Amino acid sequence: RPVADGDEGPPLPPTSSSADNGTTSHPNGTLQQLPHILIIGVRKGGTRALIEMLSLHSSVAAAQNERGLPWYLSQMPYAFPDQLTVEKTPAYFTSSKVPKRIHQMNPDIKLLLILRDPTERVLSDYTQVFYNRLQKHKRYQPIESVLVKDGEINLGYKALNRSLYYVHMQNWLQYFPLESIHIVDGDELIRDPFPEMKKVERFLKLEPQINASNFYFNKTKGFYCLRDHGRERCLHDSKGRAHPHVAPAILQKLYQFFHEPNKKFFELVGRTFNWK
Ligand SMILES: Nc1ncnc2c1ncn2[C@@H]1O[C@H](COP(=O)(O)OS(=O)(=O)O)[C@@H](OP(=O)(O)O)[C@H]1O
Repeated sequence: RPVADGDEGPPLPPTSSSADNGTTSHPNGTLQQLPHILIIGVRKGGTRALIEMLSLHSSVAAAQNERGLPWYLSQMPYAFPDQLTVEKTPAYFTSSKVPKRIHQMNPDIKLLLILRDPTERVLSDYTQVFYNRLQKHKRYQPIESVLVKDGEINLGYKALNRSLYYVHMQNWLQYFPLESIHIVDGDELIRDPFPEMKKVERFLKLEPQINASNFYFNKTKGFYCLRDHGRERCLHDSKGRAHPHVAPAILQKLYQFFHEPNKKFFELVGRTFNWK
């Protein structure tokens, strides 16, 4: 069953890679290897854009399908021995059990985390669920009735929790040092992907290969698209959807709601972001 981005639950990586060396080989000299790099989220942060842009690099082999554990290794792409394998699972970041499991699999793994303005992420999350429901001909509540309960921000709305970045980051920092986690600014990746991708390249110690000419702004799509060996492609229509209108007073409440959690996150990672 094909699964749309962002709909998968959090599959867990295997408990241990000690039984073998974590590779399966193919006659053409390529291997299926456990990932060297993981994009752990956040859901709706821009994980698809990130993995597609990273795939522009010849030293990176990206897993196309992020589901399917426990046959985790079989999901990995065949990669040349000198290639780095990257996988993305947006739900990892907010799942409390995952950091330990990934650490058991590979304590030296490089983690990429792409975040965007927490309020914007909530609207994107709502939009994703809205379209899923629409497809299944199910009803869905208007955004404002999900966001607000008795005149206050509805703390029971799960999407809010996923935007409390410091809560989830604390779990990861129990297992991985900050140096193992590179945070990609998802708002910047939308605005101007090239500088963000250069930073990713540097973090991964890849030889500089990704170029400004790999990106062009597509006015119809309203987003940057990719140019790879002369071939141009944009992300799927489900990426870059319009978000619902929310009354300014409610939006303001949401921004306020995230103010303290954002501050805690900035302190945790020693860096600030331009979130409202
Ligand atoms: N270049 C480019 N083209 C299209 N879309 C882009 C791009 N860069 C980042 N984005 C943003 O990526 C958002 C989707 O995030 P994810 O891929 O992480 O979603 S998912 O969790 O895997 O479903 C998606 O969210 P929405 O705008 O809400 O659709 C986009 O804003």
